[in-house]
Amino acid sequence: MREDVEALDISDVTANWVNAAVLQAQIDDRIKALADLAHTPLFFGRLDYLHPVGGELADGTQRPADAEGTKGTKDTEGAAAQQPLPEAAVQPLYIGRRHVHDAEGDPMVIDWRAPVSQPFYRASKQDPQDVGMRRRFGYTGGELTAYEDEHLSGPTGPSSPTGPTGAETDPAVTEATVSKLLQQEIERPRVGPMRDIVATIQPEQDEIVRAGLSGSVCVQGGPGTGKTAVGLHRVAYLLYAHRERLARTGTLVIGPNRSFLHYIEQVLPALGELEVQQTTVDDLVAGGHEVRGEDCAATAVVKGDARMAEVLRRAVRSHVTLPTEALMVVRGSRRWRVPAYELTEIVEELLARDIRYGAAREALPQRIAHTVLVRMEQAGEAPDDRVQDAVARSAAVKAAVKEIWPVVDPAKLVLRLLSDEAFLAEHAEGLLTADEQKLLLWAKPARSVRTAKWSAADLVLIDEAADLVVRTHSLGHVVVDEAQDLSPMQYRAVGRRCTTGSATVLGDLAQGTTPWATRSWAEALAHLGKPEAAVEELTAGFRVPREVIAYASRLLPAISPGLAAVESVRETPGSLVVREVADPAELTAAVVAACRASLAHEGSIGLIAADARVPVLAEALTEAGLPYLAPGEETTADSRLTLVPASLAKGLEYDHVVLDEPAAVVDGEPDERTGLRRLYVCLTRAVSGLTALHSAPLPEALATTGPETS
Ligand SMILES: Nc1ncnc2c1ncn2[C@@H]1O[C@H](COP(=O)(O)OP(=O)(O)OP(=O)(O)O)[C@@H](O)[C@H]1O
Repeated sequence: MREDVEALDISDVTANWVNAAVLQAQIDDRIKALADLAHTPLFFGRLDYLHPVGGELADGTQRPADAEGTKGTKDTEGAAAQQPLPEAAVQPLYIGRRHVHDAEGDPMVIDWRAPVSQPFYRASKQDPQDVGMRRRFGYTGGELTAYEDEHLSGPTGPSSPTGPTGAETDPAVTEATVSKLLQQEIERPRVGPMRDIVATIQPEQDEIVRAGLSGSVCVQGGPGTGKTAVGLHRVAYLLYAHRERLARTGTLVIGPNRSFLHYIEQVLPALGELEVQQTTVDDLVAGGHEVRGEDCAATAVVKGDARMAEVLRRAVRSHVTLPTEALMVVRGSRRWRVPAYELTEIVEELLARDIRYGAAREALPQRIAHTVLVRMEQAGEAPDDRVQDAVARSAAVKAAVKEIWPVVDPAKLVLRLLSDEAFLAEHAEGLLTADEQKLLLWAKPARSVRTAKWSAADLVLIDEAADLVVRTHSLGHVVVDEAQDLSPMQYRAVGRRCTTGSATVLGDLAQGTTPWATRSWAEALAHLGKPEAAVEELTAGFRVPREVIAYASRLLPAISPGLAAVESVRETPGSLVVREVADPAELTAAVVAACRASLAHEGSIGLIAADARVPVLAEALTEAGLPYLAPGEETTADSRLTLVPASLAKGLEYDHVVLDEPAAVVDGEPDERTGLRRLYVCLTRAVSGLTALHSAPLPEALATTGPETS
């Protein structure tokens, strides 16, 4: 395929050099997209259908036009059943990251996102979806080293196509236990950024990945259930199924901070999707302002409260002044008078309509001009559109509009609300208490928008105000990860970016660590403007071994009562060590020793500690000659240890985690529940092993020794 593209001669088909350059650029992109990746095999699965599949579905180039609502399996089944071809024509289908065809153009590998690939992820013995056998291939560094077969249905019993390293899995066993290849894939040592999971997406994950574009989805899932992975694969799927629409409207992935984005940023490019924007909520609303100030928790809570939207709405609309004087327009020798009551009618009609402040302001001159025109016609004149335009642009009308409906600068408006006690009181009346208003007011009012010390929450307010003036542009699809930490006003800001599109909201209520953390998804979705979104739950845990997640889950009753514990799919005996260091003076040395011991294993090591402990540990690691990275810096084979402040651990993972002094992690937060939630996050970052070291007493739920501790 690459050679074909490289051999293209465009000299005869391009009319001019611009066309030639554009075409050549497209060809270069295509060649790049077809490059060999040493460690990325062309296929990872095989499906043996019982009946031939329709050609247009099977070639993997056909997009599922009706992908809306493909949460069932009917489409694929139907397609397969509709196209009965002779038995002899049944060919195994190979499933891979991209479509590959041979010299004749016949498909060799089917894109994992094609409808015909869906049974690779969903078919089971109970619901074989016309598949006789499913084969999963295992690779080590790009070399095919294993395969696993499942016989799902069909006339033949289990055959034994064993290769030198092939593993014929007993189908009965496969149904009940986790595939060995899945286990190996998860435990494959981590270096570098997050990887894709195309080869091993699980059925309940696939349902979310392939849910239709028109509906919004919210996923509640405990640590390591694959929310981030699912969200990213969903974007890749949607881009495949609705490429043209989304190319026009755009897609966006929102993550909690830049180090997290850096960790996930390679997943979509690895799936061939290079055009997806990735950002944080803070950057999304920055609008050219810089965050240079910080709010205390109480102030940030008020600023993030949805009632602020109404305060801002009132404040913006308060700029409209009902006219008290008549308007006089002079045209040639004649003067036309529009009385105040008629102007008032126009203004009230615009206020009553559901349009943005700015749009109404633009409409006002034409409305006034129209009234003048009617007057002219009544007087026997025959004015045309040009006259109306001229009146609308006349100095008198301009002056009136400036008076009645002045320009509102969103940042100046927020600046005034936060500085001018009377102005705030006027618009917060009945919405915010006097104490809440006091919390909003700056101790030292800013002089100008440029010099103001804006906080992150302030910029969200400015973004809301800006949307009241001019409608925010909506994208086709937005994925928001770690959503549980968003304030209502932040949900609104995200919702504005997908008013005409849809959203995928990913989060875990138990991991909410902001003072305004989400209490219920229904509430959050209402703020987002997608109250109809379906809430799905993921409960199977892939990252954290059973012992470790069971230990961490002891915190659940205190941090998120009613939430079910994650069921880990992996048993890793000995994965949890909780050790007391009796002498606090020796804790740091013990932690450094534990890091050194962990480095004896393959893969990434994360030393997670309360933010306040980070400087001491950094110094100790340096003294011990152990180089370390900061979160967001890429691990390599030579540099595998990352020192992670607890506040940045969310969403990240390491093969081995050393957790320093859990009590300090809890104490680092303003209240105990948030502290325990932060600790829950830190306890659930390990893929293969967690070593927790403490001198201070452990939180009560973790203190009693259970079967998990040693
Ligand atoms: N089906 C799967 N096959 C292989 N690996 C998987 C699968 N699902 C999830 N994983 C792996 O499990 C780990 C956790 O996934 P992910 O980070 O998406 O979870 P999460 O739910 O976002 O966790 P958190 O709540 O901690 O942010 C990742 O290494 C991911 O690649």
